[in-house]
Amino acid sequence: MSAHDLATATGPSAPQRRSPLRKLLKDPQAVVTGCVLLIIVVLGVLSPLLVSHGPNQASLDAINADPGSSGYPLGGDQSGRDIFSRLLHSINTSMIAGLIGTSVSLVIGVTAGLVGGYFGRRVRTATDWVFNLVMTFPGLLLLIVLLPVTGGDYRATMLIFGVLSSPGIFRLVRGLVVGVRNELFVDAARVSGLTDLRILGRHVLFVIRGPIIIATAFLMGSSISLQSGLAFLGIGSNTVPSFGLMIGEGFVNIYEKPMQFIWPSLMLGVINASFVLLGNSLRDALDRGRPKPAKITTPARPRPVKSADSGAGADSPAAHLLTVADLAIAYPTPSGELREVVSGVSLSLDAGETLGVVGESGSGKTQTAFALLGVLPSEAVVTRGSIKLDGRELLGLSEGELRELRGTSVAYVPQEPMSNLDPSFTVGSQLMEGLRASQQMSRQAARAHVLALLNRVGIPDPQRTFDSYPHQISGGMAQRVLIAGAVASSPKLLIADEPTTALDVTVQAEILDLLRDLQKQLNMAVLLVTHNFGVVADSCTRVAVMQRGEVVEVGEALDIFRTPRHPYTRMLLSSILDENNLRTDPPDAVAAALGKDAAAGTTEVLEEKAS
Ligand SMILES: Nc1ncnc2c1ncn2[C@@H]1O[C@H](COP(=O)(O)OP(=O)(O)OP(=O)(O)O)[C@@H](O)[C@H]1O
Repeated sequence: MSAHDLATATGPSAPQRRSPLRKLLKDPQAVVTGCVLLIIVVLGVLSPLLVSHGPNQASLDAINADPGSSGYPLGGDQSGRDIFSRLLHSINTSMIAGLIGTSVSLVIGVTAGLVGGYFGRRVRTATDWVFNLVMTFPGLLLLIVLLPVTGGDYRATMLIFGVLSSPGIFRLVRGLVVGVRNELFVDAARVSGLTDLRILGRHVLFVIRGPIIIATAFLMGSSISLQSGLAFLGIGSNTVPSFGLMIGEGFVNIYEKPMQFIWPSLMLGVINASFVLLGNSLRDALDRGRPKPAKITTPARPRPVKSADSGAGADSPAAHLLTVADLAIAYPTPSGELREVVSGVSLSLDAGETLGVVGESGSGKTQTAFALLGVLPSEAVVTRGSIKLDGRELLGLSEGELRELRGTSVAYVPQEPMSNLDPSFTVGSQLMEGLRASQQMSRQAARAHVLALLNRVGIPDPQRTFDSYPHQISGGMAQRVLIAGAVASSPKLLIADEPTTALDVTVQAEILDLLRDLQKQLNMAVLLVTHNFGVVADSCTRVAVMQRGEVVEVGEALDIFRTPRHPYTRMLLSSILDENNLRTDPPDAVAAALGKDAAAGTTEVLEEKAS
């Protein structure tokens, strides 16, 4: 496969794409707001056919006429003009204003943003300088000062507004482009000889389209509001029907005929809200439509079973809480080929059991864990296999379904507690946020629950920790906080990725104790990713040993420590039990935790546990 093929790959190995249009059509918010906008636009377009009076046609009989008067469905205004006719014609004015303002802003901002973000420092500095200059112009004042130039024509005014609002779009696009310009797929497109124009137009713009679309919706709303605002202030022609003009006139007459004010305000509000809500739905649909790691339907080649206990494959999948069968994960390389980083992993895990996944750095432990959590990076491709939790296939679930699962059934404890807490918010607010996202709960109930959880994970002064910012607590405390967050919804499966590596030795033992207690109490299955056999000896009932993306041996922890069958397992164990290595490898943490002399060795610890 060439580099260009990679950049445009849609072949069997490429991640599955979900149609954004189908997602959009399934989203009630998108359907409702889309229909509302469509109806409004159609009403505007068909206005000459739907009304019996021109928008400026005045009649003495119709002055302040009540709604329902003959020929005046919404009544007449104080000048005797048909409110319904003016309302429908105002739709056209608003839409034209919105389209002009938005398209001018988009054309300038997106083009300059792509160029400024993609090309070198000089181009970026020049474009930044120009747009910073434009941003210093006092927008509204300029629009008023330029009134003699525009002649009061709202279209010319919106053109200027488009120019003035383009720096916002420029900054958005420039930032997004800077973020993706060094991605592998852009490099691949470059290497394959595509022109910069094509790379920018086809690859870069495609990737960053989501935020631009939501910005477009906001821009439409602001353009329409600005035009209405200027008309309300009486800036511009008073012969062009517009919501702003109608609101201004209705305002004067508000005590006598309040509906003259309410109709245009309502219409303007509905249009603006519809644009913003539709933009949000579009963004969500495009986001969910991004390629996702998913089960590939190409026939799987049979994989050798690595050990008698690789279990999952042999047993009925429904028998286990978690069954991973023949899982393979690959990443595209710059040359366009897929490189497997996890190759046919099969594992099983039951409730109340702890499975240790051990192996050297880069052996695929974290990738396997991420696949279970459904958080593999978008460029990852699950080339074959299956992950079943409680009999439910996880591969191929939508982002929404996975999010729901992560909030309730599967939880995660990361390696670096500090970097997983947001420094800008208190510990309590972060835990409450997570809890309320997964469970319907009042703020008060969530607060009480979080305080109880902090107490449960052994935090001495829960209220103080609740009110603390992450930098005000220790690493061990932060890990307890994250564990509290992870077990908040009593998950069935807890995935802990090197949960003690970043902590000092005494705290490591406490955290492992805590995990063990919680596991017993909640009857959770725990998948403990580690490179440390000492941690395995302390906590795990079974072990899976990984090497270069494959599970080379699976079995009861005690069996593996006593009679390791695979040479790699033997090598790992001998390196731990070699006294020379004890200083660099922390199995002594385990011994310390159990009050043992480190040199007593891991097998002794295990044997004590087994007895
Ligand atoms: N986004 C990515 N793109 C390409 N390759 C990746 C990506 N993420 C991980 N890999 C590769 O996947 C392989 C397995 O990584 P993984 O993080 O699962 O290893 P690990 O066993 O957890 O190691 P460690 O103990 O160091 O965390 C590594 O070779 C890594 O380079």
